[in-house]
Amino acid sequence: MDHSAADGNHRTGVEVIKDKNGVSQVLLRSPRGASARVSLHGGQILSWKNEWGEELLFTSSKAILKPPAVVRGGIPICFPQFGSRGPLEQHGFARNKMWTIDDNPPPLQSIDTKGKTFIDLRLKPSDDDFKIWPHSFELRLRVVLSAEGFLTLVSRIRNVNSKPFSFSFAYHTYISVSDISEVRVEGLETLDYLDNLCNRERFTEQGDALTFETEVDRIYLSSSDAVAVFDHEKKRTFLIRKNGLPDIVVWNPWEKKSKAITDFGDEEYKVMLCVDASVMERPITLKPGEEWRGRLDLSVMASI
Ligand SMILES: O=P(O)(O)OC[C@H]1O[C@@H](O)[C@H](O)[C@@H](O)[C@@H]1O
Repeated sequence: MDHSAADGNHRTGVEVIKDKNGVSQVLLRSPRGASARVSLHGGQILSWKNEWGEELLFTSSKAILKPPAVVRGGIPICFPQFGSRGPLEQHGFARNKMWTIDDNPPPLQSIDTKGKTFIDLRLKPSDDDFKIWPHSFELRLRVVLSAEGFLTLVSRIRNVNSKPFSFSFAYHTYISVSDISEVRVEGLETLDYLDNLCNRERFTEQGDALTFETEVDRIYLSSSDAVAVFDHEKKRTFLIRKNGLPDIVVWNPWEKKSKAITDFGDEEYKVMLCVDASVMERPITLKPGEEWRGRLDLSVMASI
C-alpha cells in the first residue's frame, strides 16, 4: 500500500506494507536507491541499505519476527528504561508496543527534510502501560533517509501529565560488521565507562581505540557527539553522530553469551556490534509540559 493513497498526504518514496504476521512496516526509499524499513511494532528500524543494496544493520538469522518478541537486530527503541536497572523489564516497553503513523506531528524545524524521505511515528501509553509506568507521555519518532542514504532518527518525548517523570533511553543500534576482530571504534578514548560485566564498576578507557577480543558490555559516559566504527575488512566506516544522548553503550556478547541467547546464532557475534547512543547514567526528568529530544545521525563512508 502506498502511504500517499492511505492518508491523502502524498510523500514520494514512502510505502506501507504488511509483513506475514500482519505487522505494518514503512518502507522509505531515497531517489538514489538507498532504503530503510521501519516496523510499527516498537518503532524499530529493521533494515537500512545503501544505494548498492548492501544491508548496514545486523539482524540475527534466528530473530523472531512475530510480536510481542523484539526483533534481534536493527535499531530497537528503548524507553522509558534502558538496561535492566529500574522498575521495568530490560530496555523498557516501547520496543514491544504497537506504534502508529503520525500524520500531523508538531513541527520539527531543526530537521531539514527537503529532498529527503521521512515518516513520523508515535507511541502513546495504553492502560496496561500506565499500570506498570504511571506517567502520561507522547513519544514521537521521525525517521529520515537522505538522498545519499544517511539515516537520521529524532525522538521527542513530551510529558503530558501533571507530575514530573524520569526516563532513560537508547537507540540500540546493531551495526553489521564483516569481522569483529578487525573492527576499531574511535571517539571513546580517555572516557570513563561503567562495566556491566563488573557490576557496573567505573573504569577509564586507556586505549587509543576500542578493539574486540572478548565480551564487551560497557556504558561510556558523557561521550563526544561523534563516534566512528571502522570495519577494515569491508573498508567502510560508520559515523555515529548524536545529540541529546550523552552516553554510548558498546555491546558484543562474544562466544559464550551468544550460545545462551535463543534468538541469536552461535557465531553471529563475529558480524555485529551494538553501539547505542543513549541516556543512561543520568536519566532525563521532564516537568509537566516539557519535551526532550534525542537525535541520531548514521552515515557510512568508504575507508582506506
Ligand atoms: O537481549 P536484549 O534485552 O535486547 O539486550 C541485549 C544487550 O543490550 C545491551 O545494550 C546491554 O548493555 C546488554 O547488557 C544486553 O545484554
